Order: sequence, then structure tokens, then C-alpha cells
Amino acid sequence: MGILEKIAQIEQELARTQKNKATEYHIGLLKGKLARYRRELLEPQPGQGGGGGGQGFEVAKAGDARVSLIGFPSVGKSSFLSKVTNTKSEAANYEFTTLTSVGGILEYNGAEVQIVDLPGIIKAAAKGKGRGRQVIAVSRTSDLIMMVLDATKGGDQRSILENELESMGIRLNKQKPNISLKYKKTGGVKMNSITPPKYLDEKLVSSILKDYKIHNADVLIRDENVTIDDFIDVINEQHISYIKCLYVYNKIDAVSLEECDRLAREPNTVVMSCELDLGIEDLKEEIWRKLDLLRLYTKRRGVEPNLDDPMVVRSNSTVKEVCDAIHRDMKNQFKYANVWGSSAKHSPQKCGLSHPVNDEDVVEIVTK
Ligand SMILES: Nc1nc2c(ncn2[C@@H]2O[C@H](COP(=O)(O)OP(=O)(O)OP(=O)(O)O)[C@@H](O)[C@H]2O)c(=O)[nH]1
Ligand SMILES: [K+]
Ligand SMILES: [Mg+2]
Repeated sequence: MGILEKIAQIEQELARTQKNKATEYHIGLLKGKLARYRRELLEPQPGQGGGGGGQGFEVAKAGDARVSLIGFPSVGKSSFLSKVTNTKSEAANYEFTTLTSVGGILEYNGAEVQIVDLPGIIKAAAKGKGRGRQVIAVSRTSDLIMMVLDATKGGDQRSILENELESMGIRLNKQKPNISLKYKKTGGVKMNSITPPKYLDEKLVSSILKDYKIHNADVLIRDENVTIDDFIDVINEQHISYIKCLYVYNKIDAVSLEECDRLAREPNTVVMSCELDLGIEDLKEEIWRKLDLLRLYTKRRGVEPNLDDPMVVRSNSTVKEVCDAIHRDMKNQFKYANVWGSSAKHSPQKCGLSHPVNDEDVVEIVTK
């Protein structure tokens, strides 16, 4: 039996198994198996090379962060790319106009954000329909997924796409589960927790691990609300990506005000019309907020910083990341940094490599 058939079989069994206390273990094991087969499916086949991205499909990374456009065909992904960047991607009223990935740069707040337009995906994309797997592989490399939806279609487009991404190991707007899993040589499986987890116990944990041929491990659960699915994600850690997602309904020019208002109230959602140029500026701002980037102004001794040309780093960066962004060798020549701005206790504050920087700080690196 091929992997796809095995997956289909487990999915059917899961669908017909009633959820209750008595079937909890059975369901847990089925889910563990399902994740294992899906992982196999994503592993490159002999002779295929790469991680399923496909040769010539992926665009090179550019700019300070990457946003990928995921959606069904003809929702307006290419129209959006052409609108906010200098790159033109063909848009037309037939499906699958775009057949490969096309990158463009959106300049915002002095940062360069790479927007990647992708072919439309369809239901069962994760199982290899159309370009689905290649598209999802690109989305995995992005800092933010912008899910483009068609305001005129409503319905379940959002949940179908979420399921496709989910089954490829992408977790949207979710934190990594607070579970530590340490493999050992002997001693069996031990589960410990701060407060007893509501949905897991040692028997279930060790049965799932056994299916992965893991017989010795320490499991520490730091959050009582973690689920079986969270635990399975931790086992498959290397194949799971936690990525932020912004949902964008396009074509609001073609729906009523009431419908537009209803869509805009969904969580993590904004609405726009590429055709009538509505909501585009708000959307750029929301992308910027979601990317959570910091602008820093570096200066040399005795020279004013250039406030028109910020350096862009990720949130939670320290002076060390600033050094790395300037030059690979900078850390080794580093003596201390002078920092002005909201992260500094006084201006300037003399700081070491571990000092966390804030948006719009001014940083002067003093070298040995
Ligand atoms: N009414 C309306 N039509 C739009 C809007 N934006 C795009 N369209 C139209 O929708 C159609 C599809 O647009 P594309 O940009 O090609 O869509 P896509 O998502 O890139 O499509 P594929 O590459 O085929 O997956 C085109 O005919 C566009 O003119 C909009 O805001 N309102
Ligand atoms: K199209
Ligand atoms: Mg397109």
C-alpha cells in the first residue's frame, strides 16, 4: 500500500471513530501514525532532490523579511504584488495564470519586504495536487503568510487552506508547545509535569512514542493545556514550522457593506480591493506590525546618524545581532556599544553584546 493510501485509511478511521474517553488512546495513536506518514510524504523522494521546493521554482530570498501570498486561484495575489511592488506579475480572469513564484520588494518604513507571489493552490494540494507542495514549501520559508481570500466567495475557503497548510506541518499564529522531550539510552519513558496535563498521560505519551520506535525519553510538560496534537508536533519538531498569518479578503468592491464589515471582524483579518485601491495602505501597516521588525540607526563616532536609512533587524534582537548585520567579523572587534533611545537607561548607555535594542534606537559600535 502506498503512503497516500495509508494516510487516506487513517483519515477514514479517524472520521468514523467517535470521540470519547474510551477512544482517546486509539485516536491519539492514529494521529501519531498520521503525522508519521505525512512526514514521509514530505521527505524528498529518491532522485527528486531538495525539500520538495522543486528546482527553478523558488525565488532567492531578498530584503529584510519575506511575505508569501497563499490562496486559491484568481483571488488577486498577482494583482496585489503588482500593486505594492515594482515587479509586475501577470493577472488575468482565468485560474492558474501564475505558474511559478515571483518576488517583488515592498518598501515600507525604510525596510525592504520581499513579497512572493505564488500559483494558486487547491484542495488536496498537500497530497500533491497541482503545484501545492512546492507552493507550501515556499510559504514555509517566509516570516509571514498572507492568506489571500476572495470576499465574493465566503464559505470555507479559509478553513480549507488552513487544513492544507496544517497537514504540511505549518502552524499558523501558534506558539511552539511548552513541552520538553529528551531522548535517552535507557530508563523507559517518564512523563513529568508542573500541573497534571488535561489531555495527556504517561500511558498515552509512551504509546505514541513507541509507534515512533522511541522507548526511552524524559517528557516534561510545562503547560496543562497541551494536546495530543501538540505532543505529536514536538516529536516531529524538525518538520513543523510556526508562522504568523494575516488573512486578507480581496475584491470587497464586489460585496455589500454588511458582508465587508462581517469579514473584517474575523480574527487577524483585513479587507481590500486591489481594483479600487481600497485598504491597501492599512494592509501595508498591518504587514509591518505582524513582521515585528525594528529600525535602528547606526552612527560613527562624532557623526550624526542618517535617519533616512535605518538598518532593519528582527524583534528581540540584541547588540550582537546588530553587529552581525553590519559585518560577519564585527563581534570579534567589538569593545562596547553606545545606545541612544528607548532601550537605553540614560543617553547614551554603554552596552555589551547582550543588550536588547528597541525600535528607532541609535547604536554606535566602538571597536578594539
Ligand atoms: N472585482 C475585483 N476583481 C479583482 C480585484 N483584484 C483582482 N481582481 C481580478 O481577479 C482576477 C484574478 O486576479 P489575479 O491577480 O490574476 O489572481 P491570482 O490570485 O494571482 O490568480 P492565479 O495566479 O491564477 O492563481 C483578475 O481578473 C483581476 O482583475 C479586486 O479587488 N476586485
Ligand atoms: K488569475
Ligand atoms: Mg497569479
